[in-house]
Amino acid sequence: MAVFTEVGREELNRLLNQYDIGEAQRFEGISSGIENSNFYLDTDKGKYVLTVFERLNKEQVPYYLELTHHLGKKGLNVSAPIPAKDGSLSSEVCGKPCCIAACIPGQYVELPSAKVCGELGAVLAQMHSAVEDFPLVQENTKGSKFWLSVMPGLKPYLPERLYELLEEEVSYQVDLENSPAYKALPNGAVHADLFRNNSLIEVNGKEEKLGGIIDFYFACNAPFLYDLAVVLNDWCINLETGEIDMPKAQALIDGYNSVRALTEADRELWQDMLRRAALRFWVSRLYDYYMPRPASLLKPHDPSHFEKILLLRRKAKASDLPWI
Ligand SMILES: Nc1ncnc2c1ncn2[C@@H]1O[C@H](COP(=O)(O)OP(=O)(O)O)[C@@H](O)[C@H]1O
Ligand SMILES: N[C@@H](CCOP(=O)(O)O)C(=O)O
Repeated sequence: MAVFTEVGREELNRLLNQYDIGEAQRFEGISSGIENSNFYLDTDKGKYVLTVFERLNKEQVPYYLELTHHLGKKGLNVSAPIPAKDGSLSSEVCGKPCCIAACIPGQYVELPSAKVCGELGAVLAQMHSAVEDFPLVQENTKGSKFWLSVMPGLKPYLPERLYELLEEEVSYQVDLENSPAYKALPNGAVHADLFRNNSLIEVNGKEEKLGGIIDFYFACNAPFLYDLAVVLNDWCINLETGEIDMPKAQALIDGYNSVRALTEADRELWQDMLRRAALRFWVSRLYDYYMPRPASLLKPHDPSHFEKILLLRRKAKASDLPWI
C-alpha cells in the first residue's frame, strides 16, 4: 500500500470546509499507486477520491489539474478536480498540495479484452484531439534528462551488459529526439502513463466497458505516438513474454484511427517509439527499485519486465508490428 501521508480527522475536516461536497462519512487509504497518497472519501453528497501530491509542488500541480479540467470540460471521463468554493482546482493538506476528484466507477482489469483496447484507442485519440487548444506546456519529467541524471546512480547495481544496453538505448533515443522527423510528429499534452491500472473498467458479467481514465501526473508534452506506444506496451502484450498481442494491438490502433488518423510520419517512427516507451518505464522502475522512497507500505514494480519488452522491441522487424 502506498500511503505516504497520513491525513488526520481534523486536517480532513479543515480541508472539506473549503469545498461544497458535504461531510466525511468514510475516509480510507487506497492501496494501489506508487506516486501519490490516495484516499476514498465518501460524504453525504457523493463519492470522491482525495489525492495528496508527494512529488509535485504547488507550482507544478496546475498543469495536471488544468489538463484534466480541460479534458473533463470536453466530455472525456477523466479524473478531473472538483473546484473548491473559491474556484481553485487544488488545495493543501498536511503541508502538501492536494485535490479532490469524483470517484469514477469501475475496476482494475488485469487482461482487458480486445474490445476494450479498441475503446481505449478511440478515447486516446479523443484526448489527443481535445488538447489542440490546451495552452499549458510541461516537459516529460521521465524523459531523457531524467534517464541521463539517474544513470550514474544505477551503474553500480547493474550487470555490465545491462548497463551497456541502457547506455546504448539512451544514446539512440537522445539522437532520435533531436531528429527533424521526431520533432515534426504531431504532439501536444499526453497522459504518458496510461497503463491498465490507470483506467477503470465497468464489468457486468462477461461484458467489459471502458469507464474513466485516472492518474495524469506524468502527463507532458510529447508526440501523440509516444502515448500510443506506452499504451500498447502495457495493454496489448502477453504479460509473461512481453510479445505483442496482435488482435489487441490492432484493435487499439483501429480504435485510434477511427477518431484521429495516424500518419505515414507516425508509421516511420513507430518501432522507435515502442522502444522509447519501454525504455522510459525500464529506467523509472530501476530507479524506484534501487533507490526507493520511504512509504508506509510500497510495492516496487518489476524492472525486468520492461527490460524484456525493450529487448523485444529493439529486435522486432517493422513488418512484425501492428499498423493500419
Ligand atoms: N478518480 C478516481 N476514481 C476512482 N478511483 C480512483 C480515482 N483516482 C484514483 N483512484 C484509485 O486510486 C488508485 C491509485 O491512484 P493513482 O492515481 O494510480 O495513484 P498513483 O499516482 O500514486 O500511482 C487507483 O488505482 C484507483 O483505484
Ligand atoms: N506505470 C508505471 C509506474 C507509475 O505508477 P502509477 O501507479 O502512477 O501508474 C509503471 O508501471 O512502472
